[in-house]
Amino acid sequence: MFSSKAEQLPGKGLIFIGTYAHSLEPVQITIEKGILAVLNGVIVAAEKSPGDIACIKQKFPEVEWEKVELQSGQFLCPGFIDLHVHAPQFPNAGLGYDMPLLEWLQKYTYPCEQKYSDVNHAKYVYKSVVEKMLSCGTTTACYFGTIHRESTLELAKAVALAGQRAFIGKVNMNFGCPENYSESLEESLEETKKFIDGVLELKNSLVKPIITPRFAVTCDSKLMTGLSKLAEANSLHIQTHISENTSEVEFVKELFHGKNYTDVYDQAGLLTNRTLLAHGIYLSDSELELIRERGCTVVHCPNSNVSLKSGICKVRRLQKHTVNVGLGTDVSGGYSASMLNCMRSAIDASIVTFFPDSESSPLTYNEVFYMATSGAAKEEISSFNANDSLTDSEIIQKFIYTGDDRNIIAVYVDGVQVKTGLKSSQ
Ligand SMILES: O=c1[nH]c(=O)c2nc[nH]c2[nH]1
Repeated sequence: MFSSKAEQLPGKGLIFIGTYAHSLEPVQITIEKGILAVLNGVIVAAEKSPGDIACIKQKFPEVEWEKVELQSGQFLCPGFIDLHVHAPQFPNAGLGYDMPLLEWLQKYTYPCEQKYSDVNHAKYVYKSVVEKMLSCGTTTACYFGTIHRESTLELAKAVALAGQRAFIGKVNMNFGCPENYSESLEESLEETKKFIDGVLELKNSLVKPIITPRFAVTCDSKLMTGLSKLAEANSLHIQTHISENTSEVEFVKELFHGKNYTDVYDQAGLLTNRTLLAHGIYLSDSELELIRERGCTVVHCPNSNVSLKSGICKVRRLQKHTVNVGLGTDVSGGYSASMLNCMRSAIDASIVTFFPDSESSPLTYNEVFYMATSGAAKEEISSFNANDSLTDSEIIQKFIYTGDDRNIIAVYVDGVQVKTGLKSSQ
């Protein structure tokens, strides 16, 4: 659909004419036959009627505009945001679901991640990880790397080169892990400082470091406290795992003298309004209250929760506590890097919890669309094809339930095209 003719040139603007979907509110997708104007990488106008083109031309008289008419059944929507994904684990996607979390980590995951002590292995894998993510329409991702600074910097470079927006975390873990995949307290903090500098040296406003203590099972209190100080000193986001599996929750209690998971993180200073907590299946009411008070976001990873047989997160319960909730693919706990699949899994999981607890209604496609696109995606657009005999609203719904990532044929970050030509129906 977007031929080279339609690619944005300096000094030129693009006006897309057709249907676009956006989700500035959780329960509503607004769909309009309208126009979207992109200038120098930024959406400068989103209007309701092609008649408004004259106003845009008047507002930007010096700009030469090129019109791109969407065909029947095509529409624009924000790029997807994957709030929790392990880049080094992509080679393991779909493997090893015969074990629960703690055993799965030891048998499959740590050995897979240990291989990234080889920077060449990292370069090779991370290039295709980023390509895969963009091909799924994921324009923003929060990536876990490994404990290896240089290899994780390669992930940041691959992301920067492809034009994706991302938060990149060098993983920290200093106990309870294999000898060949562990670091000392001092090493972990020093390497993280160097990692932050390394990412900042890329001078790419779309790529940021994120503080990444793996979880309370593999980080001691000193490490977690040191990391929270680093986050504060550098105004950084934090990502970690919480309350994913019942054995893990019990183990954390044992390790930290009876404290619950949330208190362990809170006492280390890790709970801030820039903290992403993956999973959160077994949080108590008081833990949820504290998480809400601190302003953290819980990342729901439904595909992973089912694959690893961890349990099912009751998103409605989190919402009742007014905890902010986003979505993550969690590859390779989850087997699919697709946010479309993640949205479907979120709906399925919610329907499953609805049966024994039918007071609350299951999540709707509008709600999961919002969760997968909210926040920073306002200026990103992606496009795809759909069945043209349906109404606009039905097209979006059908895309979420049955759409195929291979239909995503152009991905934009801040209006700049970063990937095209995957498939076109023409
Ligand atoms: O799904 C998960 N994937 C991981 O890599 C991990 N590490 C700690 N806890 C985890 N959960």
